[in-house]
Amino acid sequence: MITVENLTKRYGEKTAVDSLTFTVRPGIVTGFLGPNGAGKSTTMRMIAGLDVPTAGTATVNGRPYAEHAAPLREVGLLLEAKAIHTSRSARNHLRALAATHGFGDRRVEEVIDLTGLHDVADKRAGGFSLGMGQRLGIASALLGDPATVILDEPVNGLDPEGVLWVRNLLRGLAAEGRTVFLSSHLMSEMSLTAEHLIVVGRGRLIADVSVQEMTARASRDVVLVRSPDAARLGELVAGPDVSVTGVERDLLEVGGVSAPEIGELAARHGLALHELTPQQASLEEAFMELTRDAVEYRAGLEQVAA
Ligand SMILES: Nc1ncnc2c1ncn2[C@@H]1O[C@H](COP(=O)(O)OP(=O)(O)OP(=O)(O)O)[C@@H](O)[C@H]1O
Repeated sequence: MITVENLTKRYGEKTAVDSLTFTVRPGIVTGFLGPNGAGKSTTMRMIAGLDVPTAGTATVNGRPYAEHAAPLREVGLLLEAKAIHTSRSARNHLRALAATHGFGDRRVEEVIDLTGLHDVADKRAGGFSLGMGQRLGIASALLGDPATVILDEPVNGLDPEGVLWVRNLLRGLAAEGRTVFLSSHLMSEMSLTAEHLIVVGRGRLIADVSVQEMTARASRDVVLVRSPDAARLGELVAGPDVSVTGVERDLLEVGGVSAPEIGELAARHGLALHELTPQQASLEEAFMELTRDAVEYRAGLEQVAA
């Protein structure tokens, strides 16, 4: 469990993280979502004890990260994944890390298997592709078999197979009862990986919702109705809380009535229907709507006043 309370970080005039409060529960994947510059990395760095908060607290299983006796066993971190500049092989890199923290070589082999690195484990890690570098970063994070995993943009730069692999791995870790917290600026990716979302914009909490709720919010409750009797159907369906908009001569957009209700109404009056389609805004649209005022730079690089 990660608990963040009134967490704030200021860099001079700039408030990167603004009084954030949320919890990340074990057993599910929680996505940390926000546009570029929203404060995700800064928040994660404070949770991991790499940045000192200006105000507020961040704890992992009840304690600040740095106060855990064996932090690597408690929290696995992948922050700002970069290619590892090392002439060591992946295996030796992991062995060195393991030795520093008192983990055995057997665990090194386990994480190599878990992250699909066996074929390249003896190659120089400095020459790894971005995808292999990400796998090595994840392998390092999992070395201590931690109960909590925090990953900053783990799918950045991965090919579709790599994205799928990370998704399945993280879901598996959560299913084992671990706390899994990962950041992304891609709603579409998060909706497939996470069950719960913490959405931030300009350092502030915008939403703390399940993906399911987010999907429900995205639905616009509008039905497209195509009928040769569109005008008549429009009159029949009209009511105080119903909106009827003519899109084309035979096409209506109806709000406030469900598709089955419209279908049954048409059947009762013997009117033909050629199309009856409930419309849903995409999750990406819902996310953009939610964060519209929080995007730092709009197209054209015009900065929105703070
Ligand atoms: N060391 C620093 N000094 C000054 N400003 C900083 C520093 N680190 C971050 N910031 C600013 O704080 C804000 C939040 O940055 P942060 O990297 O946490 O956002 P993010 O949501 O992770 O964005 P991205 O998706 O682009 O990584 C940004 O405006 C950034 O420019």
